[in-house]
Parts: sequence; structure tokens; C-alpha cells
Amino acid sequence: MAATIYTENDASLEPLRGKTCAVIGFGSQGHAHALNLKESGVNVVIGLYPASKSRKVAEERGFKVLDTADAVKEADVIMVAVPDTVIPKVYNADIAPNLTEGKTLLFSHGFAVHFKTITPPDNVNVIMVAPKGPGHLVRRQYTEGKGVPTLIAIYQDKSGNAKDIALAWAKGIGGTRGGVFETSFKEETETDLFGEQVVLCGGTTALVKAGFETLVEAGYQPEMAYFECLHELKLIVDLMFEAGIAGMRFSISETAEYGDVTVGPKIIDDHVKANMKAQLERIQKGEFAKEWMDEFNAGQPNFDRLRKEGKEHPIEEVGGRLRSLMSWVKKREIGGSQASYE
Ligand SMILES: NC(=O)C1=CN([C@@H]2O[C@H](COP(=O)(O)OP(=O)(O)OC[C@H]3O[C@@H](n4cnc5c(N)ncnc54)[C@H](OP(=O)(O)O)[C@@H]3O)[C@@H](O)[C@H]2O)C=CC1
Ligand SMILES: CC[C@](O)(C(C)=O)C(=O)O
Repeated sequence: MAATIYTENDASLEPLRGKTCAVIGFGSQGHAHALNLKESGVNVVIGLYPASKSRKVAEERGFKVLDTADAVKEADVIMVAVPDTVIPKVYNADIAPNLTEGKTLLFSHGFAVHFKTITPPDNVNVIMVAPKGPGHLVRRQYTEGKGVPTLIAIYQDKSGNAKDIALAWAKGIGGTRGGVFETSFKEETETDLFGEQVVLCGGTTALVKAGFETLVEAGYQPEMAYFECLHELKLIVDLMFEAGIAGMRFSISETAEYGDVTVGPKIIDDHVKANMKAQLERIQKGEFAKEWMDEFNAGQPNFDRLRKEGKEHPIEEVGGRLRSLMSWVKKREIGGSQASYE
């Protein structure tokens, strides 16, 4: 049976009227939820740690910025928008002691609750409002009158209207413009990890780099390899986004389409699908979550090394050079507060 999709007229901001909403963290998701909600007429305060680089940015955007514990004390609805690895520390130190009966704890990803890195008390609502897109796009699309499709999930309904609160939040951030549907913390967490590791981020970047390396190692110019394997990918994905795979195939040449349907399955073959299945099982068993928490708690040496290697890959140098020629591609500063990346 098809899922029920909630759109603009299926949700009301009423459950948030007269309430104070605290967004803890002002990064990619936090700044987007906070700004969109504020512009939808919701009263939002920001909770941050004293040395946060984002305090000034949030204040400049017109928010009252408090230390995390004080923001939780003041709020009826508390969104936890700090990195998943940091949630246990922030939750235990600043959130749990101030989480009085009847408040609502809101997440945009189920990692901490599903893998039990924290245990919320049973006298509060625990809900999720998870846009299916990066926070910077949640913000950008809202300002353009659009909205990123959004999931809601109810883990605990203490007040009896937890779903109405989730729908109100989803509407406030623009989610009902793109469509909202209900899931569980388990389904969101496992599918989100699968998507980002296997297809959206991990799978795609590995595919792009492997294609780029194959062409460059065969003696083709890096600029050619960049355009073929990364730049044009966006244009092809735009077509799939607009009209599905069939729509994309309508626009490309028949030669490309024949190569697509005959060669594609030889690249993403049964071995690749078996690898995907193995990674899904690791996610479902909590093995990935454990590995990631252990890596973080050990000071993330592997992660830092792999990040550095990624930044030094030749595709980044040639890409930076080619993008600088395209005046319509906005120049992006990576680093600093996530909230400053617009
Ligand atoms: N990035 C995304 O688009 C998506 C994220 N999510 C989820 O959203 C949540 C937040 O992730 P994301 O937006 O990427 O996080 P970011 O890394 O972008 O931002 C984290 C924010 O938390 C702040 N912070 C760090 N430590 C503390 C602390 N001890 N007390 C208070 N604030 C703190 C950071 O401060 P400072 O600014 O000083 O660094 C920053 O403002 C996660 O659960 C994630 O899974 C879900 C969907 C997509
Ligand atoms: C694809 C990455 C993502 O899952 C997302 C933007 O939805 C994330 O957690 O950042």
C-alpha cells in the first residue's frame, strides 16, 4: 500500500504557537530548521556550548543564543542538532537534567535513539523530523519557496499529540511543500545510513573517482575526465530528478541509452549488489554504528587520514580550477561555521 503523504493543508503550525522551540547546535541542519521555523512565525532560541564558532553567526541572524542547558530549560520542544557522535555527551550533561515532564525531544536522524547511545525518559515526547536532504539545501529551498521532502517518526507519544507537533515542525521548515511521510526511527536510521554510504555519498564518490582515475590512467586529459565523470553527472541527475530514469533516457542520445542499458549492469553487477547487501546487514546489526562511535572516541585517526586523502585527490584540483571559470557556480568556502555556508 502506498504511504500517506502529508502536504501543506494536512499540517498546522498551531501545536507550536505560544511554545518555545530550542535548536541545540547551529550547523547544517540546525541553522536551516531554526531560520525556516523563525520565518514561519515560530519562537526559536538556539542552544550552543560557550566556545562555539556559530554563536556569533546565530546572533547575527537575530536569534537569542543560550548555553545548551539554559535553552533546554526555556523550551517546550528541543531539537538535538549536534553531530550524532556528540549527542551522548551533550544529552547527558545538558539536556537530560533539564528535560522535564511533557517536553518534546526532536531529532533529525534516529542514530542516537535507535542505537541507544542515549536513553530518553518515558515522560517526554520523542519524535523525528528528518528532511531527506542536506541542511544547506533545506534552507536554500525554503527561501526559494520550495521544500525538501521530509520524514516524521514518533518514538514516544507522552502528550497524545506528538504527531501533530512533528507535522507542525515539518510544515515550519518547508517539508510539507515537498511532501511528508511517516516512518519509524528504525527504518529512517537504517535506510539513511544505507543511502549515504552505498549510493548518495560513498557509492557516488567512489564511482566518480574510479571513472576519473580510469580515464586519466589511460592518458586522457584530467579536464576531460572531470567533465565526463563529475560535472556532467549533475546534469544527468537533474534530468532523473525531473522525470525519472526514463525521462533522462528520453533526453540522451540512443547511442548513450544503448550503452547505459547494456554496460551499466556490467559495472554495477551482482558482486556490487552483494557488497550493498553486506553493508546493509552491518548497519542493521549495529556494527557500523559501533565502529563509528569507537573511531570517534579514539580521536578519529582513520577518518582524519581518509578525509585528507580525499581532499588531496587530483579531481579536487582540476575541479576547483574548472569551476572557477563558471561564473554561475557560486564560490564556496569550506570550513568555519556550517551556518555560514549559504
Ligand atoms: N548535515 C545534514 O544535512 C544532515 C544531518 N542530519 C542530522 O542532524 C544532526 C546534526 O548534524 P549536522 O547538522 O550535520 O551537524 P553539524 O556538524 O553541521 O553542526 C553541529 C552543530 O552542533 C554544534 N555543537 C557541537 N558540539 C556541541 C555541544 N557540545 N553543545 C552544543 N552544540 C554543539 C556545532 O557547533 P560549532 O558550530 O561550533 O561547530 C554545530 O553548530 C545529526 O543528528 C545528523 O545526523 C540529518 C539529516 C541531514
Ligand atoms: C546524504 C547525507 C545525509 O544522510 C542527508 C543529507 O540526508 C546526511 O546525514 O547528511
